[in-house]
Amino acid sequence: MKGIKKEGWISYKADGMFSFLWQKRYLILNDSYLLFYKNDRLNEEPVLSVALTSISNVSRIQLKQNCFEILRAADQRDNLSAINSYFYESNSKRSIFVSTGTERDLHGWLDAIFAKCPLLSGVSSPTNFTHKVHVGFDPKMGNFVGVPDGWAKLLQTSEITYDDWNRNSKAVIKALQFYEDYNGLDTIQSEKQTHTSLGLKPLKSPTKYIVNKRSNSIKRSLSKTLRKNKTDSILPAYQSELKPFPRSFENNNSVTSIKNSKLYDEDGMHVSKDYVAYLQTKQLEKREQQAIQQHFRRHDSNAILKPHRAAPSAPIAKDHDGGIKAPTEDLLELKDAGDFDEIIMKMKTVAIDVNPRPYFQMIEKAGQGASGAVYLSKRIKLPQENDLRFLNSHCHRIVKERVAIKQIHLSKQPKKQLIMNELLVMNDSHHENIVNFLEAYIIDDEELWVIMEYMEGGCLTDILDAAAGSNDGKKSSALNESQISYIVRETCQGLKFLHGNNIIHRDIKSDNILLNSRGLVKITDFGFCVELTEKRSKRATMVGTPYWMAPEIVNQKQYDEKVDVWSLGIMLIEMIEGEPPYLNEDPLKALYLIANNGSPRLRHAELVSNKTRQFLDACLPVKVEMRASVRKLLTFEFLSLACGPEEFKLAIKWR
Ligand SMILES: Nc1ncnc2c1ncn2[C@@H]1O[C@H](COP(=O)(O)OP(=O)(O)OP(=O)(O)O)[C@@H](O)[C@H]1O
Repeated sequence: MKGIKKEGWISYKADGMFSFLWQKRYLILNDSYLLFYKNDRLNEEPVLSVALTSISNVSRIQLKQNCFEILRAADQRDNLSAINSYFYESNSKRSIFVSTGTERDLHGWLDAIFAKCPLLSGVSSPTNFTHKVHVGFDPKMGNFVGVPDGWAKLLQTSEITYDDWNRNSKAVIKALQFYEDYNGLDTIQSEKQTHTSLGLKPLKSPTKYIVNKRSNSIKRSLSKTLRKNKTDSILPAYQSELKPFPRSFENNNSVTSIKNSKLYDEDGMHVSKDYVAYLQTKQLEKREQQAIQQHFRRHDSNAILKPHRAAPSAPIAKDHDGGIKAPTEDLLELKDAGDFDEIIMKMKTVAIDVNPRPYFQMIEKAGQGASGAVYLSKRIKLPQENDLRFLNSHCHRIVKERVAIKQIHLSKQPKKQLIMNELLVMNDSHHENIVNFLEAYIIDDEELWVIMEYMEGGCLTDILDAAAGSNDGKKSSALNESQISYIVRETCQGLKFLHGNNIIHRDIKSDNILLNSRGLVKITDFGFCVELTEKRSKRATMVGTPYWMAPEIVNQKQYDEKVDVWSLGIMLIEMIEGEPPYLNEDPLKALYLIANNGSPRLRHAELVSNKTRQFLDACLPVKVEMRASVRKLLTFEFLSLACGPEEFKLAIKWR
């Protein structure tokens, strides 16, 4: 039999005529039904089949040891004897009682049934007594019910449908959790105790997320804004506190304590396994943040960021052909967050503490980032002799060279540690496919100037946008296959370098690929980089930009350097089709689709060569162990299609 989710022997009785009789049955859960068979040979019709859509509640009950009750709506299709018809007359709900051999088995059944029943939350697996949290859909009202108000509002304004919920309610929940975290929303905490359904006025979507209602170019620029806003909206874990359990769930269940890592509601009952995981992730992220700040205090000028967190039962990454190194140090003790002065002090281990204005002449603004503006400048003087010791010996500096200067007002930055992160990674990462960091200055402990090589071609997104704009809104690639192959190869080389140094970039996308007038392609934006060690070869922090995000990040699982490979695959689709998958969807729906849909596909796969398709297929398996490492990708035939920098240089328009 196909689609079996769980099966095994149980005892059961239904209410009705023979309600005193416990009968041994072989129970099967598939995608649509709970089927009760007389034996495990399944050679007869089931004695009872219960449509999962009819199940309105499942709860543990003290009727018998290891027992739960399934409450389902009466179904006209039920074959009722006259006696049983009489029995059920006044009751539109029916109960089935199931008793399992062991406590463990009971939990297994509860989890499996909750995961599959559309009228149940999919998020809850009660382990003791009565399960009180229901999330479902009211077909009459056309609304989701039983969800926290904040989620209700988000669902209302999103394009997530009942069908989506029915298909994979877990993915919807994951998307909601992720969306909230990503935006630093606190819908759950801010809610009142009253339970409401989704019959609410639509919440005004956050401006940065109105990406689905616009024309392609506006959409893209808005999505760019969204991407640019990431330092405001991402890494909420770095600032968020542990949130209480949603207080507006039905029956006003609220979690009041965390005892022995298990969640209890006010009655001391266990609730929602997913929420336990969710809140534990929150705690871990908070600890990670503390660890990062602790690290800054200890940081010496030659080290790169080493966030330290005890990853939850971190498995060792199996595919380590990307050159993950041996562990570098043990977990640091976790202490309180460092303050502004400490961050400045640490920045000064990398940046020169002098006013650099006399050394540079500003020419024009080259771009605007979330943390500050980037200027094209000319070096007109070298720093003083005694400051030269701070200058990285990798870089040769000459008067009259053109440089990019990123000016950051530190006091205005909500996420100074990200800037620090970027500085440290750039200082240590010198490679021809990484934007070259030259030096940095701190002015009056207020302003940070990061001096980089100037990439006059701007970012890859601009090239893709220019093509979209010049083609009457029709999406087509600005680049031919050999140019795309070239960009991918260069990006892979940069990633190989980073991964070989245990660094995950975590935000690979066209915005973070810069081009120069020699046709060179380089990775930039290291704010979200993180270092892996063998002990912590998988991480669980949520970073990146939604549309490029790997499913394991959206699903809040542990992850490793392969998230960059996924993002590279999405960037490849972006280059072929002009935009990443799901850009037309609202972000919440996009997150749901990433979590649920598996590998995204090209809209017109027939338009690209087999080599390109093979490469893409290697980048985008949902199963991480099936996804190629960057080292492996570099052997793919697709990269042999690459043109040279000269040809590439001629093909792209310079600003
Ligand atoms: N080295 C460079 N050479 C030329 N232009 C650059 C350089 N670095 C950045 N830019 C331009 O400046 C824009 C903003 O860059 P920045 O790195 O600040 O962006 P961001 O990643 O969105 O911001 P942030 O790092 O503050 O989050 C880029 O989109 C790019 O066009």
